[in-house]
Amino acid sequence: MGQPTPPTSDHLPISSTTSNTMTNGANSNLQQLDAKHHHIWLITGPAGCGKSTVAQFIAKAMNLPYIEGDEFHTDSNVEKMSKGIALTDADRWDWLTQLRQEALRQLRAGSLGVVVTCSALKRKYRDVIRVAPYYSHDVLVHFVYLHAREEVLIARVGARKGHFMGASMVHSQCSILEAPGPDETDVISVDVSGSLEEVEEEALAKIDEAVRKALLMDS
Ligand SMILES: Nc1ncnc2c1ncn2[C@@H]1O[C@H](COP(=O)(O)OP(=O)(O)OP(=O)(O)O)[C@@H](O)[C@H]1O
Ligand SMILES: O=C(O)[C@H](O)[C@@H](O)[C@H](O)[C@H](O)CO
Repeated sequence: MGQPTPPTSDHLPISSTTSNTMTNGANSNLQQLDAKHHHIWLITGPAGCGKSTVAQFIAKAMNLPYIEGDEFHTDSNVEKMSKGIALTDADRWDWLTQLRQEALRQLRAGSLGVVVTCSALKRKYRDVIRVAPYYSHDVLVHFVYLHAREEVLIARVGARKGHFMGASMVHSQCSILEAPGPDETDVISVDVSGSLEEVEEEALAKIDEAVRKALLMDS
């Protein structure tokens, strides 16, 4: 929360929930399989779709650092969202750039991949992140798009405790959401209406598939 960490800082704002312990031995070498690329895994979707929950699981399963998008907002953005006021494109612009820079910084620091939570509600927001390979040519950007009916998300945010984002924000986010189109081939879609276990399993399986595809790409 608060001011974003400047990209030049030595401080790594990796969530303390990220651990080197694998949850599943079969997945422990998933990212390491592909030594040719660095991967940025954006966990996306509107408020309440489970970005933070799923991202922490993926980061742990793949032994990758995790960047919590919420921690990169300015105080004024957080204040707006706490009051139920939707952010504008202008409010999100620097935030998106900061997330892209931070993800690249983590890769430069030696990680083969990084998991980032970011709503990425509009195509032009996703395009901001898609610029990453311009800076490092071996970077592959993937969006894991978590989706469910608005009612499901409202219920989940309503039941969640201790978060600045209220249930009213779900509607405003769903109303500006531009669901990824079929031409956005870097998107993995996961229906999150089911149990958390099902969602996590499906997300990880689809990520596995994307890593394997990336391996074949240049071979
Ligand atoms: N598949 C699921 N089934 C049931 N509950 C879930 C599921 N996924 C997430 N949750 C719960 O829903 C709530 C919202 O999840 P989470 O905070 O991860 O969403 P988010 O997308 O990061 O939200 P925000 O954009 O507001 O930060 C949490 O209380 C979480 O435990
Ligand atoms: O308005 C938005 O674009 C979202 O609410 C973001 O502000 C969230 O902070 C982020 O997606 C958390 O991961």
